[in-house]
Order: sequence, then structure tokens, then C-alpha cells
Amino acid sequence: MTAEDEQGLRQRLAAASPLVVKVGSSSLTDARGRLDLAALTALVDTLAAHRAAGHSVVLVSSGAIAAGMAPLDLPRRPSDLPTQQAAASVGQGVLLAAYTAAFAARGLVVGQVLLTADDVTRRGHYLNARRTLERLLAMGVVPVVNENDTVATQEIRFGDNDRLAALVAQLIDAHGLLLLSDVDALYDGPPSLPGSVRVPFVPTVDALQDVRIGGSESGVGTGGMVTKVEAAAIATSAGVPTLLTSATQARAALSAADVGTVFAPTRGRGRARRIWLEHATAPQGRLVLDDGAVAAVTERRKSLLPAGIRAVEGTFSTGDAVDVVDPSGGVVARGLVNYDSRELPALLGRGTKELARELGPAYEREVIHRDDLVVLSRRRR
Ligand SMILES: Nc1ncnc2c1ncn2[C@@H]1O[C@H](COP(=O)(O)OP(=O)(O)O)[C@@H](O)[C@H]1O
Ligand SMILES: N[C@@H](CCC(=O)OP(=O)(O)O)C(=O)O
Repeated sequence: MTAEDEQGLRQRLAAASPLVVKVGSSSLTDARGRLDLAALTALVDTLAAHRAAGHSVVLVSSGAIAAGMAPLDLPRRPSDLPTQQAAASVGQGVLLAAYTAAFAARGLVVGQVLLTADDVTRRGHYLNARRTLERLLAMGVVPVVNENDTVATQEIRFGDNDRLAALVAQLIDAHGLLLLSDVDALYDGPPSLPGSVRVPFVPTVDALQDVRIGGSESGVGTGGMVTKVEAAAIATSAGVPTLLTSATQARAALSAADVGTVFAPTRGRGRARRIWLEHATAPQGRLVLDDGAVAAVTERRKSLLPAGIRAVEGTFSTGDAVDVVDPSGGVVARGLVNYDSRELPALLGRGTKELARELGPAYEREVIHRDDLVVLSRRRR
């Protein structure tokens, strides 16, 4: 990519519609870690200007836990999950009330969308989330998305909103993703170290081998730069150009100024569902295949049938995500399973016709339909 391509991407991002904007806790909090209304209002001003220019916007906002601290008299951000959930329960209402008022002052209506990873991996829920977001945008509403912290358990948590924002971007086929943090760009080393230099352009995330990507230094954010680079990798692999900068530079970024770090798209658009399955799901179990079934699933892209499964591991329900592994334990695919872990063992190694004759036509169904199966490029253990 040339410098001209970088500028072209900046122009595309500045005109993106829909644009997904993610703002982190560190950009919405004051020195004591509590919600900073002035910072929130400045962000809303910028987004309202983007809307006034005719572009639609989805805001993915962290800050529920921070916003819950003052009403609950918590001196610092809680570290245990139940207290975080309680703070988020109180704070999400405060946060949304602040956004509702700030956007209303600029003539805009907001809609709250709370998502869990589970919500967006099951087929019905995934389609539902997309339909809701699309309808909100069609009605001129600004969706304000956050993780549903109060019900998300440790196992199924996104934990940080960077990945959630990238998944929302590809879910709605966004034309751009803007990640706003307390740091103005990705640096080639810890930004607190003198001598670290801004990385203005990343043609592909694989090119970041020499960059020291660290955790959060802010005390309120969760993932640090690691989750932002992961989010950029997810979004760009779905064809969505991504720009990372600070909330205070958001307006400059949306004027295509030379700020922050631009990540170029690495693939075409339209792989939405497969990316959700690959990145958003927490597998609940494993299915061990024989070699013939591995070849059928990975090379011939067939649905997975009981005949090719040797063993079932873990406890899962119909519709859950499971890893599909080869005889030596390497993960070759991930999919949504059509049976639960109690009924599946009795079916293994048997033909579907025979099962249907014996148990009824319902048992002719695949264990994982190929539309619900994503073949992973690298084998993971
Ligand atoms: N190479 C790097 N370039 C930029 N920032 C980095 C880097 N490594 C670690 N960081 C840290 O990542 C932080 C941003 O992440 P985080 O605190 O989770 O923010 P947010 O709340 O916006 O999600 C920065 O404040 C910075 O300290
Ligand atoms: N859902 C949580 C966000 C967790 C979090 O801190 O995320 P981030 O600041 O984006 O790294 C909240 O609203 O507080």
C-alpha cells in the first residue's frame, strides 16, 4: 500500500455510513475514574456532526461500571465480577440517561442495545440483533451498544468492548470502525516510554511483529492495546477499514486529518456470520472426528454427520458452539451443534438413514449443518 492508499482510507472512514464508533472507559472518566460528562458531551457533539453530514452512526460505549461508582460510593473500580456487575447495573442507566440527554439536545434519539456473546452466536439471536440494529438505523436512531454486563458470566464475557465493536461493525456491514481510547494512536512501544513512535498506517496486522503491544496503563480500561489490535484484525478481515485514535481527536479523524493509526481492510466484505462463529463464540465442548470426517468437513465442506464422530467431550445444549477436532486433538472447525451432549453419544458412528428408521425422521438431521460450520485455517490445540 502506498501513502496515497492510506489517505484514501482516511477519506473513506471520514465518509463512512454506517460508522461504528467505540469509546473506552478511559475516555469517559475523570482522574478519579468516574464518568466525565464534559468528555461524553464533546463526543456526542462530534457524532452529531457526522450524523448531520448524512451518515449513520452506531456507538459502542463502555463506561457502565465507571458510571456506577459514584452512586454506589465505590472509591475505585471493583475487581470482582459480582461487584462489577452491580456497578454496571446501576451505571448503565446513568450512562444511557447522559447519552439520551446529550443526543436529544442535538435533535437525535438513542436506543439502548445490550449484547452478550451468546446472543450473537445463536442463529436466531444473531439475526435478531442485526435486524434490530438495522431497523434502529433506518428509523434515524443512534444505537448505543454495550455488553450486557449484568448477566454475562466470566466464561461468556467479551470483557472489553473492542472485540464487541468489531463484531458489531461486521454484523451491520459497517463502512468504517473508529476505536477511541485515551491514547492518540498505536505506538511502536509503550507510549509512556520516551522514543516510542506513532504507527500511522498498518497495511495488515501481521506487519506488527516488531511493535510492543501492551495492556492497559489507565487503571479503568480493560484490554489495553492488545484487544484494540485484535478488534482491528477482526474488522479489517471483514473488509471494514479501522482507525484508532483518542476521543479528543475524533473530530479530526472524521475530517480525514493525519491522526491516529489506520488499519487497512485485508479481505472483502460479507463474511459476517463466519466471523461471528470464529471470534465471538466460547465453545462449550468438543467433537472428535475420524480422518474421513475431517476431510469431508474441511476439504469438501460437507455437513458433519454422526457416522464420522468418534467421541463427544463437554456438556452442551442444542444450538451451542463446539470445537470440531481431528483424531490428534487439533481444532479444525467450529460450529453450532444440533444435538445436546446427552443424546449425541448414542448416535456416534451410525448412518443417518438407519437412525431415522430406528428413532424417527428427526434423527436424520446433521450434527452440524455446513452453514453453521466455520473451518479454521490454522489447527489450534
Ligand atoms: N504499543 C502501544 N501503543 C499505544 N498504547 C498502548 C501500547 N501498549 C499499551 N498501550 C496502552 O493501551 C491503553 C489503551 O487501552 P485501555 O486502557 O484498555 O483503553 P480503553 O478504556 O479506551 O479501552 C493506553 O492507554 C496505553 O497505555
Ligand atoms: N462493559 C464494561 C466495559 C468494560 C471496559 O472497561 O471496556 P474498555 O474500557 O472498552 O476496555 C462497562 O461498560 O463498564
